Amino acid sequence: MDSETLNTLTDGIKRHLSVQSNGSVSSPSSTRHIPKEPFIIGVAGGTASGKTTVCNMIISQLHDQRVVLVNQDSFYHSLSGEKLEKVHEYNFDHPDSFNTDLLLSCMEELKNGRAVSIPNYDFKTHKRTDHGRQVNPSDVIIVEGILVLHDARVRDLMNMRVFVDTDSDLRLARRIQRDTVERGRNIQNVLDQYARFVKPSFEEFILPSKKFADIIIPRGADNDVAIDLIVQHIRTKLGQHDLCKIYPNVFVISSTFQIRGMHTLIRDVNTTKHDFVFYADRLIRLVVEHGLGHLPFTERQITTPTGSVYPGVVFCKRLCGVSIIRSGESMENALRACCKGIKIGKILIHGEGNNGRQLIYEKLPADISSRQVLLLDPVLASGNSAVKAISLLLSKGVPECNIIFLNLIAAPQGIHAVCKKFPKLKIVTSEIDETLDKDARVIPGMGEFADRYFGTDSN
Ligand SMILES: Nc1nc2c(ncn2[C@@H]2O[C@H](COP(=O)(O)OP(=O)(O)OP(=O)(O)O)[C@@H](O)[C@H]2O)c(=O)[nH]1
Ligand SMILES: O=P(O)(O)OC[C@H]1O[C@H](OP(=O)(O)OP(=O)(O)O)[C@H](O)[C@@H]1O
Ligand SMILES: O=c1cc[nH]c(=O)[nH]1
Repeated sequence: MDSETLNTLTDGIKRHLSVQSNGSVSSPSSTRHIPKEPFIIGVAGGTASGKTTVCNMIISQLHDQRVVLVNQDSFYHSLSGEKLEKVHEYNFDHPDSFNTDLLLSCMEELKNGRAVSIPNYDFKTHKRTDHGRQVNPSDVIIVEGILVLHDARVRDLMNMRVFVDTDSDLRLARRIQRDTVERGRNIQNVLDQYARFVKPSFEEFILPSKKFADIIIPRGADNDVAIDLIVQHIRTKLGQHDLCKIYPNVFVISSTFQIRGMHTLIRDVNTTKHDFVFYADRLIRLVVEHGLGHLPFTERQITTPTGSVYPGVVFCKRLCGVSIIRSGESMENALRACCKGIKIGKILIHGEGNNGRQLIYEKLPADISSRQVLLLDPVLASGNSAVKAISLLLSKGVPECNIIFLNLIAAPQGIHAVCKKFPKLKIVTSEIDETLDKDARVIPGMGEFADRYFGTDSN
């Protein structure tokens, strides 16, 4: 191996090894993921079609910080000299009025994971202001503007192209309202500009770019259904790995064909109870072993029979399990098999779908507050049961950072619910699924886990 390859490998290994605050070392390399390129969405449409509102709805539904918005307006050329003096003669709706090269270079930087400064454009002075807006790289970049689908170079950057298609009378009415109120213009100028430049350029450049759109949204921001579909599609595309990026405490065990094969069996509606139990047990054992890997440990050197020194570690001592009845009980054997004599408490929670959850029964080790807790439940759906169980553990004095939630299949909704409320605990799961259905069942999921595992289903 040459030294360059060795250095690259060593750097890679270092990046994936993190030193924890207690001085111990953990290696989450098998559960973390290398950042991917961002998902770029272009949103075009005529003036005042509601592009900004559509983008804001997408951003809020995608849960904020991972999404950045880049407005094409920020890239207008600054006007000076004769152009500024004769501003009423200037066509702001022509592709040449934008500095598209600058837009492209900013997009390229963001795409490569580097922060950029995006200019600010003042619609009153027709100039870019000195100080730009710092935009950090993100998982989703939305680039919005009248002509973002016009230039092939900008279009080619996009993973999804959206055209907001709003009736032109409505757009004109909004434009008059906006330009007179927000941009300090008089109505006659607005109408003149519209007739002379805005409408002809819409017909020449903007409307023809509609054919490049993957999705056309009639009625703009009033079209909740279209926006929901867009958000759903982005979520699917972002997939599970991105959830690990938003929530650094979510760990998905690294997938192998063995693991995919076991998932295929337990998810198959035709799998017999016997096979379901066999393969669910195998997967559970893997999740438990991975989960234990997140416990703190201390270093200990030992001597081997060859007289050599082995720099080892000692397992964490004060542990306990807590299973959520019934499904969680299926994970107890694997935990006992790995941790001899471990104490296991139980919690029974009642409630269905997205309605609330009620604590029915709990029996936990008396000294649980001084233990590391492995919470067991193979299914994380809406997250309601997990939130209830974790809240109980916290009320018993268990520090949030001492809880590791072990799980087979998690829905993104459950991960959001748990991680937003409890950012310090860890979730270890074997797969993250697409979504939930209206009955809060995980999709594609594996059906009712406990019924299949304990044989209480109708088959
Ligand atoms: N008069 C004037 N018009 C400008 C100037 N800069 C941009 N425009 C106009 O601003 C429009 C671009 O912004 P819009 O797409 O309408 O704005 P938006 O807020 O993104 O629109 P929606 O979000 O779709 O409602 C173009 O139609 C230009 O005519 C300027 O300096 N002076
Ligand atoms: O994230 P949630 O939407 O709360 O759903 C997940 C819960 O649902 C399942 O239990 P269920 O209530 O079906 O009980 P069971 O284990 O007795 O089948 C599962 O084991 C979780 O405890
Ligand atoms: O899909 C689901 C959701 C909750 N509980 C299950 O067992 N399966």
